[in-house]
Formats: sequence, C-alpha cells, structure tokens
Amino acid sequence: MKDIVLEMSNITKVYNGVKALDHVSIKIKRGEVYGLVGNNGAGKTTLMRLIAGQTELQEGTIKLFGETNEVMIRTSRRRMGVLIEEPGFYKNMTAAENLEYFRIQFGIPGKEVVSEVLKEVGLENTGKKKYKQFSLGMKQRLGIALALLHTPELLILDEPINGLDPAGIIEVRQTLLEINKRRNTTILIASHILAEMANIATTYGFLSNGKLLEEITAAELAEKCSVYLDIIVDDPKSMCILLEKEMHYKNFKVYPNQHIHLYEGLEESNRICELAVSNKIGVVGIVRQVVNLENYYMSIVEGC
Ligand SMILES: Nc1ncnc2c1ncn2[C@@H]1O[C@H](COP(=O)(O)OP(=O)(O)OP(=O)(O)O)[C@@H](O)[C@H]1O
Repeated sequence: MKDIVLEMSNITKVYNGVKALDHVSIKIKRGEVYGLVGNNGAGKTTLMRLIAGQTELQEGTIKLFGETNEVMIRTSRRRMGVLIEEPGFYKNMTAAENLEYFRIQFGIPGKEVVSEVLKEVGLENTGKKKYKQFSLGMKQRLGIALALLHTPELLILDEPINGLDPAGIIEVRQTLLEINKRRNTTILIASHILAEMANIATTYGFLSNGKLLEEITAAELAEKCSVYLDIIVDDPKSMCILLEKEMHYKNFKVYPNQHIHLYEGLEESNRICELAVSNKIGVVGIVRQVVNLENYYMSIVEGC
C-alpha cells in the first residue's frame, strides 16, 4: 500500500466568524497528483496555507510525513515545496541569478541545483533575459523551480495555471507531469480550471463553501464520467423491466425524480421511446448526457 504523505482530519478554520473550512478531512498518498477543486472562496488557499504553516491551525489535526507533533511537523515542512503566491523575485535579475540568491538564503548546498531545476522546468535557455521580461508562464515555471530547489517530496501549488495562455498551460502541465514521474514528487494542486485539472490529477478533492464534498480517484471518476441516456418516465420501475426484458440492457441505474441513466444503447432512444409508449408509460424526456469534471463538480455542489 502507498504511504500517506499528508492526512488532515476534521479541519475547521474560522475568519471573523465565517468558516473558511468546515470539518475538512483529506488524505494524500505518495506519488499522487491531488487536485483540489473548488470555486472562488471554496477554501483551497486556506487549506494550503494550513499545510504550509502560513496560518494558525484552530481545529482538527494534521499528519505530515507521519508526524503529528507540532514541532516535528515544523521540521517535516522542509520536505515540502510551496508556491502559494508569487515569490519575491528580483525584476532585474535573470532566472539563474534569482534562484542562486534564494539558494544561498535557504542554505541549500550545491550550486549545480540551480541549473538542474531550471532544466527541469524548461527555463535552461533563458540566459541573460531578466525576470521583468518573462512571460507569465515563464514566471510561473520559475516559481515552481524555486519550490523544487531543495528537492521536496511534496509540492504544493496554488493556481499555477491561472492567467496563462493555452501554450503556457501546456508547458506548466508538462513540467508538473515530468516532475511527478521522474522524481515521484507528490503534488497538491489547486485550480478552478477544471478542464485542465482533468489532464493531470490522479485524485480529486471537491471543495465548496469550506466543505469537502467528495474525495475520489481519477479512475473512480472516469467510471462516473461517461455518456449516458437520461430517460425520464412516469413509471421508472416498469420501464426498467422493459429495458431488461425487451432490450436486454443491464447497464442502467435508477435515480431520484424518475430518472433512469442508461449507459448502453445510446443510439436507441427512438426505440426506447416507442417501447415505453406502446406499454403506456409516459415519457417526459430521453436526453443524451455527457458527464465531465465540470458538470460532475456542479452536480455534487447542487446535490448538497
Ligand atoms: N486572511 C483572511 N481573512 C479573512 N477572511 C479570509 C482570509 N483568508 C481567506 N478568507 C476567507 O475564507 C474563505 C476561503 O478563502 P480561500 O482564499 O481559502 O478560498 P479559495 O478557494 O482559495 O478561493 P480563490 O480561488 O478565490 O482564491 C473566503 O470566504 C475568504 O474570504
């Protein structure tokens, strides 16, 4: 079994009487890319700040690399790399000069780590170009490089693709996937760009209004994210018998409000409709639905 890098249990964080996090529990396994998904104000940054020790823990427990004791957690944080807001890079310095400055500040041994991480994030050829001349994507990748400088086992990134153009998004995505694969670095990433999260996350935590609605692996989600016929009839029980006996379908489920989700026979909506009508079942609608990460998130938010 994969070991647990981070476990947060029953975390509640209140700002001025408002719950930014409400009894949130998450578990992140080694090697995972854990996508924290949530709309604005869901509590993503607050959760990350708590892990990084940037805001005080009020209620709940954190277990980081197996440590629960406050002093030991503080030491364990050295095994993490964090990019929550834009680091204070010097505008007139190059990528290498900036990283060298922080390497010395942090007391990280070995000058060569600078060129190594620059290569890893694809900034090895930026030469004399100064930070102020960088594109947003380059700036983000330099931020990731800084977080990687001390070879962390867990990388925490808050909205690393926010504001990037499509090319920038692809570059950051490739960088993260490479780091995850090559170094086996566990990544916790927050984003509200769900289409992109779907490209990298191996597990999702869905947050809304400070509550964790669901924690689900990408494989489990893939099973749920499918194309199906949404059949709405006035007698779902009889309809199910017909689907099974007359159409020989097995792959369907009954949902509240007289909905049946049929995962096969997607081209047969006319025949299904005729079958219902000839058996005096009232058909409200038969609609082809596609579930992706975005509408899955919306469905669980609305279902609360
Ligand atoms: N330092 C703070 N003081 C007061 N309220 C705060 C503070 N930080 C966060 N909050 C509040 O806590 C809630 C959660 O905010 P948080 O920034 O964690 O959400 P988020 O999911 O990261 O949102 P976004 O995507 O907009 O950054 C919000 O209602 C926010 O206003």
